[in-house]
Amino acid sequence: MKTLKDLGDLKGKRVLVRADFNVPLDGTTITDDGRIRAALPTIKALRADGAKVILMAHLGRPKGKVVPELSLAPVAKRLGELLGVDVPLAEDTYGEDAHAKVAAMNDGDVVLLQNVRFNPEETSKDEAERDAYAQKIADLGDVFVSDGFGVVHRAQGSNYSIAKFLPSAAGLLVEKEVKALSRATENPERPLTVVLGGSKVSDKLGVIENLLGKANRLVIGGGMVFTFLKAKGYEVGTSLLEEDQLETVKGYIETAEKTGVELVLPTDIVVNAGFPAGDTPVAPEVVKADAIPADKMGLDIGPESQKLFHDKIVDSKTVVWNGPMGVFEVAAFAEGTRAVAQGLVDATKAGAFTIVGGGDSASAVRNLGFPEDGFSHISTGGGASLEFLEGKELPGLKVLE
Ligand SMILES: Nc1ncnc2c1ncn2[C@@H]1O[C@H](COP(=O)(O)OP(=O)(O)OP(=O)(O)O)[C@@H](O)[C@H]1O
Ligand SMILES: O=C(O)[C@H](O)COP(=O)(O)O
Repeated sequence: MKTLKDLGDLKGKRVLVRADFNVPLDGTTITDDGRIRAALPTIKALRADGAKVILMAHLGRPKGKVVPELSLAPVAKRLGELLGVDVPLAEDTYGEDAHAKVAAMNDGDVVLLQNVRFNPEETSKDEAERDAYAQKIADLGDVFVSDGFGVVHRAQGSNYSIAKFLPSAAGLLVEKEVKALSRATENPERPLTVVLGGSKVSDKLGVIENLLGKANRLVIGGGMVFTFLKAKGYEVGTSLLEEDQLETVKGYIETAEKTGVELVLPTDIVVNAGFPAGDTPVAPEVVKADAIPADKMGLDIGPESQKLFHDKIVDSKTVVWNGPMGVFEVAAFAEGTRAVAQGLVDATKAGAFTIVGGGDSASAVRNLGFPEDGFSHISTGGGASLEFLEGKELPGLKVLE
């Protein structure tokens, strides 16, 4: 994979950088700026080389329309605060204003182009249409740097097609992510423990399939665990359940037994009358995992399981974690996620290599007050880190070879 040093002297060059600034917003307030901070090393390195840094990014899924709530204005403001310089936001991606702002740049300046997904061609499935659009963006720059790890699993205009029209290389974040995630997929130090949670089995199936052949231990929590408990014949009440995945999951349980992969499921569950939204009362109670009342919903792993999961994680040399253990957004159901995060921190202290993957998991770690350096690596990729762990070829990386 080509990297920044392969691009030669960048002084005075117009460098188009694709970043992933797809940050969670509450109105115009950024609730987690982790992805913006993760892009700083590349931006600072390019500025130090005297390059003109022209940033491209998406925010949400505006489906090719200009959606004011998804303007990158809050990102430009936050980026300016973090860099200590003004970061002008172009009104468009490749139009008059983009050209005017780029033309006005001096060496070391930074400009952010407006949300690439305001353009329908960005996500077009028609390669010719996407290429014509990518060429228009490429006209703004001399070289392309791909640093949005969170979108490398997408073959879209600003992170994939553009590499056909300019000398291209990976930025420092993409380099760091590939190096860290490869440590978990290529000859990892063992025991390798994979912890999966979050809200949908189907999102994580590829990972389970691929890692079952690699992991020594698979620890399952979150909303997806109830499909596993049901597959074992337990009742799960009104908990999240993907009936159509039951047979697949039964297959995984058998494969794990046959291949000697330790499958760790919770033995107790925190239940509630319903999902904690609106006027649903939050009245948590702990029940055995094989005795969930028919009218209750499981929303976190229980205290016995928190200790079990923590101890299994600490007894590992490599740990990959994707997906919260419970509805961590509500304090009453955050303890499972906290216990797993603590397990990774303790494993890191004991010398293990630990990775937190997934947008929600990374936000949970930060929102629950864990220091980022308590983990070996916090990935900025959600789906992208999952697909990397699945062993899939990622289009945004392939174009950099
Ligand atoms: N038992 C549960 N019941 C319902 N929802 C749950 C449960 N446990 C966790 N969740 C929800 O799962 C969501 C996160 O699931 P998701 O799979 O998106 O996580 P993630 O893998 O970290 O995200 P991504 O990989 O997409 O960045 C959280 O919003 C959380 O509230
Ligand atoms: O949030 C993410 O996972 C990345 O920014 C990719 O976003 P997308 O799923 O809308 O392509």
